Amino acid sequence: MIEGRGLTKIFSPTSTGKNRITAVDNVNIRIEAGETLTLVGESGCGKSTLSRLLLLLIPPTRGEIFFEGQALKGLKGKELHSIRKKIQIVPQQPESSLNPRWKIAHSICEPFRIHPDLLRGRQIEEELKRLIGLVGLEPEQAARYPHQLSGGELQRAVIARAIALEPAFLICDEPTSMLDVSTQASIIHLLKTLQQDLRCALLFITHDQGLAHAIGDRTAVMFAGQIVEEGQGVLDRPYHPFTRRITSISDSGSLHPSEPQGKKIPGSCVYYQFCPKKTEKCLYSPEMMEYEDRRVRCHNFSFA
Ligand SMILES: Nc1ncnc2c1ncn2[C@@H]1O[C@H](COP(=O)(O)OP(=O)(O)OP(=O)(O)O)[C@@H](O)[C@H]1O
Repeated sequence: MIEGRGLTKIFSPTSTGKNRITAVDNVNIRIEAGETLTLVGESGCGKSTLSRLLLLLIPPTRGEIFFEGQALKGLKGKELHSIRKKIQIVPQQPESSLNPRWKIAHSICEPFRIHPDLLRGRQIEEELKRLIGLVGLEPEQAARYPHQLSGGELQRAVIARAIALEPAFLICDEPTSMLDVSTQASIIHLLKTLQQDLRCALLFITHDQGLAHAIGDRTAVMFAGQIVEEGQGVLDRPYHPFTRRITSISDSGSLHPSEPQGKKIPGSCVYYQFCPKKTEKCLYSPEMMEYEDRRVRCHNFSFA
């Protein structure tokens, strides 16, 4: 459905090209229709940059994106516009993605104004009613401004807008982290129901390992721009030392330093400075290794 191969994004904040930041580093990612991939990782590891690449908002420095088997490199104009409408996002902070001067209904209908060839006049009104009902909002709530709704209601409005064009790929970037526990549960339930109806591929970014485990068919763990481990049951049976650290499964009692040890060595494994099990081999960045449904980027992991 959607696939990124060798995706790399390097930011050069200064015009001299100094202090370059490799936010996403040679990532391979694939999500099938109807499947949920959860993406976990510490703040700053590159999750949002990866999602912006997959949303086609920023171009990769290297690598390619394929959508429904089609390479997107070099696509422009109408072709790109028609693929963009099939890829939507539910962001972490709904209020920042809604125009405060627009009524909720106007925001929900925004995709129909961007893609005017799809529906007109009365059809849009009918579709608005349907979308409002689908996400569990009341019609009078849709007639209000964003500041007149709760966080959960705003998130429902943003979800309605995101599904208006029946996306084939939906990215949810920590969509419930600002909500209370019971609202979180109802929004997650809504997203999963809608995903089943639409049969869309879902990339769900979260810091919450319990949630990642509960809703993901597979989980990908990111560290320093790389996916270091991916597969089913990753958080239950972790193999990579970083995944073991975040799931608090110790490596034979060995401690991971919380601060990097020594200087970063160019070309080494991204986890080198933190890894209690590093060996000489780790001075060279490992390839992703595959075993059954698991992919692990580590020279020293064992399936024990
Ligand atoms: N436009 C940009 N210019 C320069 N550096 C950037 C830019 N966007 C992101 N970065 C850097 O890239 C790295 C990855 O950032 P990103 O926002 O993708 O991380 P994240 O995992 O989504 O973090 P969080 O969970 O806190 O949102 C960070 O070091 C960040 O400072």
